[in-house]
Amino acid sequence: MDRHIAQLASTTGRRRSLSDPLAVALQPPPNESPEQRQTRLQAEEDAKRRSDRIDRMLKESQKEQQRKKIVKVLLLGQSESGKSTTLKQFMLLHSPVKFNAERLAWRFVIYLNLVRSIRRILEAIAPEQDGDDTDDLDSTETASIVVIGGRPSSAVSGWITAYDSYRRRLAPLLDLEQRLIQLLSDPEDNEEREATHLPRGQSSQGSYASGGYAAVSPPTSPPLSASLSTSLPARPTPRITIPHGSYTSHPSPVALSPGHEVAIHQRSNWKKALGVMSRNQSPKSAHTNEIHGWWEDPHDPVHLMNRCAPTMTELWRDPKVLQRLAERRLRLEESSGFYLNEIDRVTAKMYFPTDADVLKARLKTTGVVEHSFALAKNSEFRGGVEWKIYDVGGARPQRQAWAPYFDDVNAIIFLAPISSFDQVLAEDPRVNRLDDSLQLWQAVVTNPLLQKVNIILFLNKCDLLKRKLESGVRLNHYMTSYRDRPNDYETVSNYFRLKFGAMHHSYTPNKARECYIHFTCVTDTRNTQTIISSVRDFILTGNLRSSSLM
Ligand SMILES: Nc1nc2c(ncn2[C@@H]2O[C@H](COP(=O)(O)OP(=O)(O)OP(=O)(O)O)[C@@H](O)[C@H]2O)c(=O)[nH]1
Ligand SMILES: [Mg+2]
Repeated sequence: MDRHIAQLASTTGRRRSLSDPLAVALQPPPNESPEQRQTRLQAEEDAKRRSDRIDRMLKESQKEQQRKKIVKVLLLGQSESGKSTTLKQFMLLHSPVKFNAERLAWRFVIYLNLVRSIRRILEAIAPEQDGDDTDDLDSTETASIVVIGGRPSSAVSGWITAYDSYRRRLAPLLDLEQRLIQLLSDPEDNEEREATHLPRGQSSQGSYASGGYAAVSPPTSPPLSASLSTSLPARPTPRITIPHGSYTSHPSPVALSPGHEVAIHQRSNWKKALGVMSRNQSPKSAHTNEIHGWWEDPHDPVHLMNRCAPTMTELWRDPKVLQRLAERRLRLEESSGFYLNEIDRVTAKMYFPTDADVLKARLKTTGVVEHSFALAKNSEFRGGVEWKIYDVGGARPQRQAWAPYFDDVNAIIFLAPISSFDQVLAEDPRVNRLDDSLQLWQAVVTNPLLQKVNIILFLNKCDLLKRKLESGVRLNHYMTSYRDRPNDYETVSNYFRLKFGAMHHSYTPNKARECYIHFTCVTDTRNTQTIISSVRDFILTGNLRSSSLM
């Protein structure tokens, strides 16, 4: 009996004691014939093989579970739609240490954004010269200038007496602008210096029909389907550009052409370099008087910013200037990188950018920027999950860089800034921004390469939409299909949700795919982080079960 049990254990590979009822049940009959024994041993061998195979599969699956999952998310949308801001929110939530390490580097971008606003005001209040076409400013300007009517009246073309004084007192800021660009660029990089003197014409092509923002001509750039072609060229080197007027030492700000762009290579790792530089100069001890900071470096831009702060404030509060801005329909409050209401705080010697400041800072992306972070291990993914978020440049010339990322992406977050219904593209002033967003959305949801990819739509800049509607700007002036529906935020935002949702429904090649739509203001951290958490969980545990991830 003992021998028989030992034999059973050796053939099945499992030891069972006599008290094991299963082992007792499996004992061979006492009067087993040699044929019966042969059949039994054969059956046991087959069972062992099956059992071993199951063990192997279980081990494999365990290993698979312990391996790190990689989730790839692509942020898409036109320029200034809020992609990089969404990426910053992901960093704030999941890589706060990195976000903090880079915080000080954003100080320079914030200065640059502020200087750019000052330049725009100076350009707007400059006396008009003979043959000066006031529409030139609008036609080459980015979406941050909001045009809400027709041409300015001829009554506004008078001199502003204080203009000369402002121009003289603020002239050093225009020099600083150039210095900031150099700070943010790699000084060794020849291409960089070239790029800071971009030739005219990139953004000034096309003509502007006065007051004609509602009736938008078809775009001249390649069709979206072509720019989102399914061919997969090599992935480009990431770069970042700062949009602003090209620098010139010409004494008249009117001659400074807005809308031109300055290229900053991300290769130079400006955030890290400047962040480290600033950290080295941070207070040595909070408990002693031994404080050394960037503000002690006489060459730091903070000094000039600080010295010019009273004049900047005076300019921004001057009723004549404000009147002139209103006449020229410049709504700087709604523009990217707006810090004019916080001049004193932002130019203070020991200024340390807050989360909100960093989220508001505007740097145009060119190429593709990747950010990775790991999610904590959980019961489902014991190896943890690595997220890779790709932030692309949204301007038209940048869009051909998107396609190489389509083949292995798990989810797309598409941003459509719905406040932009009365704005035009910086790269083609004949194209209405909302029309462009809708065309882009259609191209993305139609793309067969993306048919299994989860799509989440952020109808973004809801705060600006609300403000704009409340200030009396009417949607049906720009979108005739809106007809005479109420012009309030609830009705308008719901209209956009239905419009974008219906487009997905009609054009998606995968009718089973659902499109998740959120109303967002991605500069609002609390609201966005709640949305990001739910989007993250949805991507991870939702549809990915049916895709390759799980
Ligand atoms: N008020 C407001 N500002 C926003 C919102 N989303 C983004 N912004 C601002 O809009 C500007 C442009 O945002 P970005 O995130 O740089 O836009 P982007 O899509 O990355 O643009 P490109 O890099 O040119 O493709 C930034 O100054 C943001 O702070 C929003 O919901 N509300
Ligand atoms: Mg960007």
